[in-house]
Amino acid sequence: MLVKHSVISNIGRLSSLSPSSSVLRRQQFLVRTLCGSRFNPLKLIRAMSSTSEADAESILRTITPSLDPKRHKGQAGKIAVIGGCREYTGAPYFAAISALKIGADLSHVFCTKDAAPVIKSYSPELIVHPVLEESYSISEFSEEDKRKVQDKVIGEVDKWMERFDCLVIGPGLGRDPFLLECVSKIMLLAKKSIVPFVVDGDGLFLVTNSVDLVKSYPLAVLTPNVNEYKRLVQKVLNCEVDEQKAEDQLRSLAKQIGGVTILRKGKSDLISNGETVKSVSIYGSPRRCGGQGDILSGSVAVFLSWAQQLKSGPESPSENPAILGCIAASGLLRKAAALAFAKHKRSTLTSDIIECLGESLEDISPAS
Ligand SMILES: NC(=O)C1=CN([C@@H]2O[C@H](COP(=O)(O)OP(=O)(O)OC[C@H]3O[C@@H](n4cnc5c(N)ncnc54)[C@H](OP(=O)(O)O)[C@@H]3O)[C@@H](O)[C@H]2O)[C@@H](O)CC1
Ligand SMILES: Nc1ncnc2c1ncn2[C@@H]1O[C@H](COP(=O)(O)OP(=O)(O)OP(=O)(O)O)[C@@H](O)[C@H]1O
Ligand SMILES: [Mg+2]
Repeated sequence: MLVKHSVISNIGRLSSLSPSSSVLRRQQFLVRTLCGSRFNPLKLIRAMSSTSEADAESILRTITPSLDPKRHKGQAGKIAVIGGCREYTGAPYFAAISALKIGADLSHVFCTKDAAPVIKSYSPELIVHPVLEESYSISEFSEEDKRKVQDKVIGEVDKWMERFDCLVIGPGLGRDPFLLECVSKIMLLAKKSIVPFVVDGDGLFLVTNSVDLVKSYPLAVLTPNVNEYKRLVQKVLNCEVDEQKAEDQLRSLAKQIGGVTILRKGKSDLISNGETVKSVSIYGSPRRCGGQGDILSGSVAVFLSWAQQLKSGPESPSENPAILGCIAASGLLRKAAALAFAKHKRSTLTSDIIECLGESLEDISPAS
């Protein structure tokens, strides 16, 4: 309750600064997420009710916006991925390009200077900011100069923050301590601007070691894989993963982190915000090539933004947009993986699944 008060008073403080329309939209959304809403469209209730298996296709149809010629560039979503370092350039690319392939208008990547030209070379569609620094590039710097570098990094991201509908923090980020310290400050900035964020990959390593970074922020979504989930459970619940009580344990974990939304990836994806638990078990693919989690994190960002837009409109769904975003993303990824596998069998790669995202969404929610 205390936290809700502090978030709401933070909203009040931000309102007095004449915020932009996107910030206002997020404020309305946050208030509704915390306080509930009045309007419940029947179809969404049906899709969410009774059994714990969610009707992902129905949710996808409900939250995917129509292609209205009156809408301008940006209205279908502006996503930013914070990730990409010397070792990993594929992961941030997969997350960012998936967001575009689903239908977002703009996709940014904030990565290290070394990773930027590589990621740019994968695709001219992405807006790539070479702003993050790792320890090795500043090893000779004094403490004061290191602080200046950190301030510069934060400033570069802050310039853009209010424009983003959602961040994806962590794909291919690496675990460099200096870089992770900057990223924790970026999370604080996002919370101040009430921008939702999805935490994945090495972002989860950071959050597991500093749970307060996301605790009680209702716009945080965590997307752990098997290992990442195990580490979170051990740290937060102080016990081991118990498959016999998978749903209860996930609910407890989300509750313990103050009602953040957690998408636990696996044979079935399990989703909870500490209250409800939903599963998505649509048949996907038997291929377990790396990068599928990155598609998922980019997709959650887009669908969460769309569910959030719906939330601030007249047909506001009763369900939390973060939960809807997770269900939609999981369902679409699984459909796309099944389609890609039908075409490519053993040689199915993450890029093949990305190529099937559009066709899979079209099957469920035709563009016209
Ligand atoms: N192309 C790129 O740039 C990509 C970059 N990526 C980026 O890499 C970073 C680290 O992320 P991560 O996922 O590799 O680290 P983590 O979760 O610690 O797994 C490491 C090891 O755990 C094991 N393991 C995995 N699943 C298991 C299971 N079900 N059950 C049991 N064991 C299991 C398995 O170990 P092994 O079998 O080799 O012993 C696996 O190799 C992060 O930034 C991420 O975004 C990726 O997104 C991929 C594409
Ligand atoms: N055993 C499984 N059977 C079927 N689908 C699975 C299985 N494990 C994961 N998936 C699907 O693959 C998606 C990605 O999950 P995965 O566990 O591979 O993430 P990840 O390890 O973070 O991937 P990445 O390699 O991108 O880091 C999940 O959303 C889920 O739908
Ligand atoms: Mg991953």
